[in-house]
Amino acid sequence: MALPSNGALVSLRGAAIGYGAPLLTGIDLDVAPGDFLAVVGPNGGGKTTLLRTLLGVLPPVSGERRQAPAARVGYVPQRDHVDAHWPLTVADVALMGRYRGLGLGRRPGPEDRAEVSRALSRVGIADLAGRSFRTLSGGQRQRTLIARALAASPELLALDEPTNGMDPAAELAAMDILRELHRQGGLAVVMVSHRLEAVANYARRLAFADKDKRLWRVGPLEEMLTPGALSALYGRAVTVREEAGRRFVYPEGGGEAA
Ligand SMILES: Nc1ncnc2c1ncn2[C@@H]1O[C@H](COP(=O)(O)OP(=O)(O)OP(=O)(O)O)[C@@H](O)[C@H]1O
Repeated sequence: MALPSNGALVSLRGAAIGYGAPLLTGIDLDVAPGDFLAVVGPNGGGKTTLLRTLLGVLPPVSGERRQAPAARVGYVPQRDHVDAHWPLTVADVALMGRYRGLGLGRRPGPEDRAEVSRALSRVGIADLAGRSFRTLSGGQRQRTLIARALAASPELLALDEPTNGMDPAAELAAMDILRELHRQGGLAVVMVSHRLEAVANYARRLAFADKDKRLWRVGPLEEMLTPGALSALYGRAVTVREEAGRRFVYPEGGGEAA
């Protein structure tokens, strides 16, 4: 595997992504330390495929993927894809984040448990450590899965639809946690979401992925939240309004954009 030459944690160069046949082509993407990138687009647009390719789970159809040798990546899967039938506590689930570092046959020690406690505190659920995972609400489960990823002390946190199915208050709370982790820990965050509105106030960079429109574009938030860029994504005119420090995104003619 080639190494990034520009200080990036992970990069794609001239990549086509997909499963045999390419879904999206011409992808150049660098994720640097401290980045906060949100990949948005419609359902089935290729966001998860992009994330899996970036993380090295899925090889690019063509082009190159590069990763810095020491870069540790924490992955938070879609909450609904995690089996909630395990008879495990919140701390047990978070401890799984230490397994790769533990290796085969070594039992978790005090340092591993301390790292788990720290991860649970960072996402505000230290009080739930002994609770059964399967009795948690969706938002609490999401925090547990973020803690599991944090327990591995990653430089890059990659999340797939972290606010899916959450009510607006839980969605804001989850995004606030990601912002705090990004600000305090200098953690690079890459998340995919089909809700532009949810990430427009948090990400520093945005990427649009829509295989049906053959659209891949990545840039700074200010460049991407423009009527021109957004109308290409949604296929209609879009207004961006800022009120009391918050951004709102509307398709012209009414309704919510994303
Ligand atoms: N393992 C797979 N093999 C073949 N095709 C796949 C596989 N996984 C996904 N696809 C297809 O690839 C396309 C993109 O899927 P992907 O999951 O990347 O989209 P997405 O933007 O993340 O969607 P969503 O918002 O619904 O999660 C879809 O047409 C999907 O059916």
